Amino acid sequence: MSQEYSLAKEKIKILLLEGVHESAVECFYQQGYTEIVQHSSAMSEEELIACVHEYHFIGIRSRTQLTEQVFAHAKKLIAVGCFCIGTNQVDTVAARTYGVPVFNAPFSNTRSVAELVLAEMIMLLRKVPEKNMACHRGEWLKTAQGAHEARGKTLGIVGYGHIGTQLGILAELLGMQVVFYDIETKLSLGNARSMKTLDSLLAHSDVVSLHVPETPQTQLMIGPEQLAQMKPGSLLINASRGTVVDLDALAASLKAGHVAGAAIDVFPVEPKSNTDEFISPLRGIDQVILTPHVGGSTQEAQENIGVEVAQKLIKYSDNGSTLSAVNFPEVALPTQHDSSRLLHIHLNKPGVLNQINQVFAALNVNITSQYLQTDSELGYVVMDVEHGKAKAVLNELKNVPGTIRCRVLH
Ligand SMILES: NC(=O)c1ccc[n+]([C@@H]2O[C@H](COP(=O)([O-])OP(=O)(O)OC[C@H]3O[C@@H](n4cnc5c(N)ncnc54)[C@H](O)[C@@H]3O)[C@@H](O)[C@H]2O)c1
Ligand SMILES: O=C(O)CC[C@@H](O)C(=O)O
Repeated sequence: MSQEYSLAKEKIKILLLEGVHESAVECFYQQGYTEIVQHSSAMSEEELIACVHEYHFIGIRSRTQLTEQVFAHAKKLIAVGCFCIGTNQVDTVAARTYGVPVFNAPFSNTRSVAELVLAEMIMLLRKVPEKNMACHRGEWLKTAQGAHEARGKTLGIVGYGHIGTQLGILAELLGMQVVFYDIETKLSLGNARSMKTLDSLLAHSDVVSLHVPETPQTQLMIGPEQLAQMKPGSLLINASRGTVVDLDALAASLKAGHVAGAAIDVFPVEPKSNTDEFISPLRGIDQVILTPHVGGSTQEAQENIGVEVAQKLIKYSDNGSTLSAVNFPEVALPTQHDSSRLLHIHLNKPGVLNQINQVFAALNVNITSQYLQTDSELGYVVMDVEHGKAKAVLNELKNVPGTIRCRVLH
């Protein structure tokens, strides 16, 4: 259990890894947060364990693994910001148990991914990757053999969410037929048609593009059997997560000439920094476009993400708002005026709230506003009280059984 009095903003230490965009740093500065440490690459678990006790906020992208061990050493950590969409690199369950909300940017890079995939699809349909490689070797592959227009072809989108839907709209503008498969019922945009099964999508599509999150169900979702279901000469694009495709099976299918080409942006194991070697069974296969997980890496996306996630962290730090946290009960809070705000994170067990209220009754402190949100395991209650009363209440609240963490904001 940890108990904290609000710190002056200039004492709050923020660690930003993986080249989080300067727009985030500007947001923190504008709001009075000045203790910011920036690194251009990820940190290993050992490196984090050695330094994490110093920081109140951590900002990462997709390469930094925040494990249970890291959270166990993060005594001051208030919140985590994933400056990206995916949060699979964070043990979000462990974060909850330490009372740490995790925020991300669910939309800001989706257009960038959709545009890259669209461009790759056209390149693959025209067999540009192998022609490009041939030119680099001094060869001249001027032929229309196997090169096709996008117009009239069928694009199969697996995972019809923010990226999949935008891609579908862009593809229809090129005159493509769009089909999609999703585990949820989704509104079809444009003329897109929903397919009942993944197998039927694979059997119908000239190009298959994957846009699912990393979950136990999407692990190796495209393996030898699924590749065999794809039409001979069809194309596969994966800009979702590296664990979704069996790359050895894909390499075998490409070498056998069944799948004609692929564009892969994400890998089961990715280098930690730009100086580490990239290892993949797809290296050296001419008809494959390989990119280093840059689907969302545009200036526009990174700048927007920097602002979006920094603002979420600042809001949580300044007023306790957890709106859009991925692992925490969500509370949208107004700014407190002429009062102190107590934040109490606890196990959602019978009697805890009653005991919290008894603390106020025993100390004769009036709660001017109270906000509560719970899920099956966690409770988050925010209470505004008169200035000068918060410290005494905080000292008692920490003793309420089931308390994970409490904090006061002035
Ligand atoms: N390459 C990059 O740089 C990059 C950038 C952004 C996002 N991503 C990845 O792309 C993924 C998709 O992003 P998004 O913004 O479209 O997410 P989203 O949550 O909006 O959409 C994902 C869709 O997949 C569906 N889905 C989940 N499990 C499924 C399954 N087993 N079968 C079929 N459909 C399933 C969901 O119902 C949802 O509609 C992210 O989770 C992230 O991992 C990669
Ligand atoms: O920028 C990154 O490192 C990750 C991009 C992407 O995979 C995401 O999850 O948003």
